[in-house]
Amino acid sequence: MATKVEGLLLRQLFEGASFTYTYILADEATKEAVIIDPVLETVERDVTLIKDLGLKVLYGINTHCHADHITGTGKMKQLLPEMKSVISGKSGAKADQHIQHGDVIKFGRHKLEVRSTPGHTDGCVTYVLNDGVMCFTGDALLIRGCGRTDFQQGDPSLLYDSVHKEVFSLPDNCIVYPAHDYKGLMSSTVLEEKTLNPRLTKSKEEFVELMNNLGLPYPKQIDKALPMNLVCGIQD
Ligand SMILES: N[C@@H](CCC(=O)N[C@@H](CSS)C(=O)NCC(=O)O)C(=O)O
Ligand SMILES: [Fe+2]
Repeated sequence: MATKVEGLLLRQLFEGASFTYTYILADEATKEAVIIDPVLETVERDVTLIKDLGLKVLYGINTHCHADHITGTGKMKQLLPEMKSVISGKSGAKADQHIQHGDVIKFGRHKLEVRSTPGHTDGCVTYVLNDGVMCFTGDALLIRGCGRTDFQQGDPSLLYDSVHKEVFSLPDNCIVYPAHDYKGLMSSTVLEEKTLNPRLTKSKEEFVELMNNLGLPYPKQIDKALPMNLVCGIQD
């Protein structure tokens, strides 16, 4: 979706093994930047791009403690020493900075508001840019889907409430950028998901029943990724 926000540089990057989207957001004037959900395997690619564009990354931000891949924030801190890693306090994971609902992360003239959206995991948050222009929903809301709720304190009833209260209350034209898409769909809007999401347009009772019976295979990397992500992707 090619929506241009004045003074904002936005790059959506893809990691093919885990189907993860990483986002770089920067103030075009000051070059202050953040990176959301970098993946260990693509850190060098992302750092090269950051350097090519002359960006100063202030924060390496995770939407949650990922189960399917190792976060790139730990390795990225070694390559970009001025960058601070960020994750919610409720995630239980180590980081330089723990954020919670209502916090605001600033870079140049832009800001990301933190909204707590638990249910896929306890510590999931959604980051909302500039009062609702776009949102980065992690695995809470996926395009025409949502994060699974069968591990990591998953709770379908809580996820349903989180998405309805904290994401569907955003403007209809707010662009939704998820942490993953398994079909190559890159973005959506709040209106599309409010009206077309096959899971979240159901009643809460139907949603809970559906989520409790998805029967998905466990992520291949989960046993390695979770302990690593609890220490920001780096072994102490
Ligand atoms: N096959 C993948 C894992 C796929 C998966 O479980 N994705 C998660 C998000 S990553 S925690 C999910 O919530 N999926 C929801 C869905 O409906 O698919 C692997 O082995 O890594
Ligand atoms: Fe996840």
